[in-house]
Parts: sequence; structure tokens; C-alpha cells
Amino acid sequence: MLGLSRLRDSFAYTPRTLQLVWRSSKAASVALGALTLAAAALPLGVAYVGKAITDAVVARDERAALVWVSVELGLVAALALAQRGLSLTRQLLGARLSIDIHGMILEKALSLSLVHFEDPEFYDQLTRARREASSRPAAVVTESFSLVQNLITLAGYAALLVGFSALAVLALVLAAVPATIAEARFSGAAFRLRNWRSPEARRLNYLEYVLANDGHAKEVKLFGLGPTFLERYKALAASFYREDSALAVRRAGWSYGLSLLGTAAFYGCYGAMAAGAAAGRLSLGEMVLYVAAFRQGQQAFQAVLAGVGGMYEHNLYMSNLFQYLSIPTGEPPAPPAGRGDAPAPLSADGARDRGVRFEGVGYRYPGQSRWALRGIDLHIPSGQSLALVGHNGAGKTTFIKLLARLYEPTEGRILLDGKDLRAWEPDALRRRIGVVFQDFNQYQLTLRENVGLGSVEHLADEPRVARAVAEGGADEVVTVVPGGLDAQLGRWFKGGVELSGGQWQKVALARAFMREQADILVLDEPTAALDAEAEHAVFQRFRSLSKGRTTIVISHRFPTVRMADRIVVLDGGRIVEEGTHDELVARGQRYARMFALQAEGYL
Ligand SMILES: Nc1ncnc2c1ncn2[C@@H]1O[C@H](COP(=O)(O)OP(=O)(O)OP(=O)(O)O)[C@@H](O)[C@H]1O
Repeated sequence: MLGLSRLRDSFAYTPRTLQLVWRSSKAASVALGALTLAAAALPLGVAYVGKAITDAVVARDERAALVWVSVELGLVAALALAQRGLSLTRQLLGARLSIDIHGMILEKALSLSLVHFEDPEFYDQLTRARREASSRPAAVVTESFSLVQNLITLAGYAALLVGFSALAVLALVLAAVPATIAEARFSGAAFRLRNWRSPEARRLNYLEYVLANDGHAKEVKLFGLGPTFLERYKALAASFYREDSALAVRRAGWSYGLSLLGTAAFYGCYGAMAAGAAAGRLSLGEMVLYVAAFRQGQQAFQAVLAGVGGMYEHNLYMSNLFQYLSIPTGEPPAPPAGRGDAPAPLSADGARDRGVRFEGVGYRYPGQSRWALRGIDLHIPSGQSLALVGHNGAGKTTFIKLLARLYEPTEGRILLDGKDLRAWEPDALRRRIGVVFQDFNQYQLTLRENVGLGSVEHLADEPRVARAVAEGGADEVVTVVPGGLDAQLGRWFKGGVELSGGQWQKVALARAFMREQADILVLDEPTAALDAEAEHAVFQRFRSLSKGRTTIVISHRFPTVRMADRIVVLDGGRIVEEGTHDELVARGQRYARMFALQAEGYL
């Protein structure tokens, strides 16, 4: 049974959706309302005029017949205009809404933290929201307005039909109910099917991406992965097809079977009307009117019930969008007092506590039982250069991500200039820290933009871009690339120039140097593609340019590491040693062993 709760669910998100629509375009919303009313009322007029024409013909009143025919012509023309207008308004409103909602989805994505992006469930939610929600709001609008339109038309036909028999109205209503219930059930099933398999749908997208994307093409070809991935893609797509087609076939079968009920009801009433007219109980015009009223009333009623079913389906999809939009952003709470760039408070010893301080910091990735970092107590005084070393997976990148506030510590706290990172105003904090990660971005933009994006507000500041290029060691790239700073980089767009790995790294370093006001610079192995000599040169320049700034460098190369004022060795998420290169070598423990191995050429 299409119970009341199902009916209520069908409209649960309608008010919010209509609000979205209203905000998108008030003029189009009003036009839609007005045209809907016109499109609802005009068919009733046409049906009534049909009766008047028949009666005029039967009465052999030639003039009246011609007048009524021209009235009908006017009404039909007006109806066509209203319907065209409706479809145009829907189309324009749909396009507008799609842009606005995509914008909202992306804005929301920007406000979420890195943890969300690393969470597969979030991805499913994002995929679901993006997949259909941008077209659904337009459908909700269309559907709700058509519902109103059909209800008005239906009420009009029912009022006409009561003149013949109240039983006919009842037959009209009852015959359409089973088909509608079936329809609503099938749309619910289709929705659940899609939601349930959204992780699989993401896998399908992923396989498609790997097979048809420039970044993967090399390995896919060399390892001969194409047929394997294609096979998996086809198998997954085939299983989707099987599920979808089974549902579609069942849906079609039930719809046809149940629609026969409506046909039977119509012919039953048609028979009664024809008999009535033959026996002289109805005029010919009345018979024409009632038959039209029943047939079109039946269509309007089916449309109303299908509309309710449709609304149910759209609302299920809209719930995806609203759920996604209501994910808590994970942005920091407002600073408790003062602004984030306020001077540092006095520390216990009375000096201003300049620099970075980790106090009992631990971090566990969501859903993981193992701590990626634990018990980190460390003070990095302002202006110090620090190197982080440790085996793969020791927790070095996690340390940097915590410092950059990409994650919140699971326990403990991190202070910058004596103030908890959570109390810093995000923009002020961002201005203080410049980071180049090992997997930095290669923007498919111009070389100038690739550098300038390091400080977006200075994108057009030529001298600053030139300084950053020189400091990052990217001047060589500017000279060799045709078009220099204006060259389009990457292969995605026409005329793009692809850089070598090392050249991209120089561009990424230059980008970091755009942050002239940042006093904490972090390099997380961004030089892995450079040869040892080039890396050494980069770090020497980096050090001399970073005088007075706090620098944190992650590297597996000891000539680079030993340049730092202080070295911290991480192992299994804990600090196991710290000191200068000479101190650590003299201690003869883990660092010394790693150093000796590399010196012998084993590491
Ligand atoms: N997004 C993540 N989700 C879950 N676990 C993660 C995530 N990123 C890293 N880890 C885990 O946290 C631990 C520390 O990783 P981290 O990337 O900090 O190591 P690292 O020292 O930088 O390693 P490498 O030298 O290989 O870059 C590892 O065990 C890793 O498996």
C-alpha cells in the first residue's frame, strides 16, 4: 500500500528543494507557476467547447458551431503556447539549477578536511550527490508543478463527470491505484539498488579512469594491464546491466498488467455512456464531453499518482544531496580569544614562545587501530632548520600534515608561537606555513600560474613570480620551455608542454617560494626526482634563502639531512633519536647505522 508515511516521505525534501529553486531564479519560478495554472485550466475549456460544438452541430446551428470551433482554435493555440513556455522555463531553470548545485557541491568539498577526502564513504557520498542531484532538483520542480497542474485538471474533469455519475469518478480513481503503487515500489527499488552499489560504481569509474588517462597509460602498456583491467571493467558493467535489466523487465510487466485495469474501467464507463446516449438519457454533446472527461481525467489522475511516485524517487535522491551538504565541515572552531596573528603569549620562562611546539602529540588515522604518531614532544625554535628522517611509514609525512593543520591531533596539542593551532585563524596560519609535498600538484595551467599559485593573491605580481622562479631554481625551466612563463604545461590541453619529473619539482619549489611571508617552510621529499647533486644544490640554496625562517626537511639523503641544525629520527611513529649530525653519528645508534649504510652505498 502506498501508505501515508511513504506519501509523507515523498515530499520530505520538497520544501528545501523548492527553496533552492527559488534562490536560483525567482523570475523563472514565478513564470513556471503562472504557466502551470494556464496549462491546467485550458484543457477543461477545450473539453467544454467540444461539447458545445457537438450540441451546435446536432441543433444544426451553423453559426454557433463555427464560433465554437474558432474558440477552440484560440484555446488550443493558447494551450500550445503555455506548454512551450513551460518546457522552455523548465529547461532554463534546470540548467541554472544544475550550475548552482554543482557550485554548492564543490564549495562544500572545499570546506571539508583532508580526512574526508581519504575516507571511501565520503567519496561514495560525493559521487552519489554529484551523480544525479544536479538534475533532480529541476525534476522536483517540474514534477511538483505538474502535480498541481494535473490536480487542477483532474478536479475540473471530476466536477464535469459527476454530472454523469459519481460512480464513474470512483471507477476512474480506483482503477489507477494499483499501477501507481507498483510504480512507487519499483522506483524505491531502483534507488536502493543504485545506492547499495555505489562503492562498485566507484570501482567502475576507477577502472575507466586507469584505462583512459595519460598518467596511467605508460604502466598500463608496459605491464600489459589493459586486457586485465578491461576484463574487470566489462564484468562489473555486465553485472550492473543484469541487475538493471531484471528490474526494468519486472517493472514493465507489472506496469502493463495493472494498466489494463484502467482500460477496463474506461470501456465500462464508455459502454454506459454510449448506452445512455442511445437511449436518449444523454445528448450527443454530453456523451462526447463525458467520454473526453473520463479519458482525460484518467490520464490526469494517472499523472498525479505517477507524479507522487516520481516525487518519492526524486526525494530519495535529494536526500543524498542534503546529507552530503550537511556533513560537518571539520573546520576549526572560532579562535577562543583574539586574532590568530596576535603576538605570542608569554611562556613559562617569561620569553615569548616563538616557534613550533608539539606536546604529547599522537595521531591515529580514522578507522585504524595503529597510531601513526605517538608521544611526540618537540620544540622547534623559530629560525631552526630541522631534518626528519626515518624508514618508510615512520610517520614523517603525518607529522607535517599535523603541523599544517590538515589533520587534528588525536591526542596532545601543537602550538605555534605559544598558541594552539586550533585557535589560529585558518588564513593567518596558512600564510605562515609553506609546504611542498612529495606528491605536489602538477597544474595543467601556464608555467607562470604554476608558480604564482603559491600565493594566489600575488598571481599577477611579475617581480615576485620572477624571484620565486629564481629561488626555486626554475629559471632553467623557463629558458628551455617554448613560450617561457606563458607556456601551457602538461598534456591535457592543446599546445601543452610536458616537463620532466625534476623540472616539475623545480616549479613546485618555486611555488613554495612565492610565500615570501611564510616563516615556516617545509619540504617533504619534493626533490626525489632530482639527482643527488641537484638535490644538494637545491637544499644549499634553500638554506641560504631560508635564513631566519624555520625549515623542516624530509629527505632520505644524508648529504641533505646533515645540513640541518638538528635531526629528529622517527621510527614506528615515535621519536627515537635527536641531535646534530655529529652527535648522532657519535652516538653510534640507529641514525649512525643508516648513515653508514648509505655511505657504503647500500641505502
Ligand atoms: N591516509 C592514510 N590513512 C591511513 N593510514 C595512513 C594514511 N597515510 C599514512 N598512513 C599510515 O601511517 C603511517 C605513517 O605514514 P607516513 O606517510 O607519515 O610515513 P612516512 O614516514 O612519511 O613514509 P615515507 O617515507 O614512505 O613517505 C604508515 O603506517 C601509513 O600506512
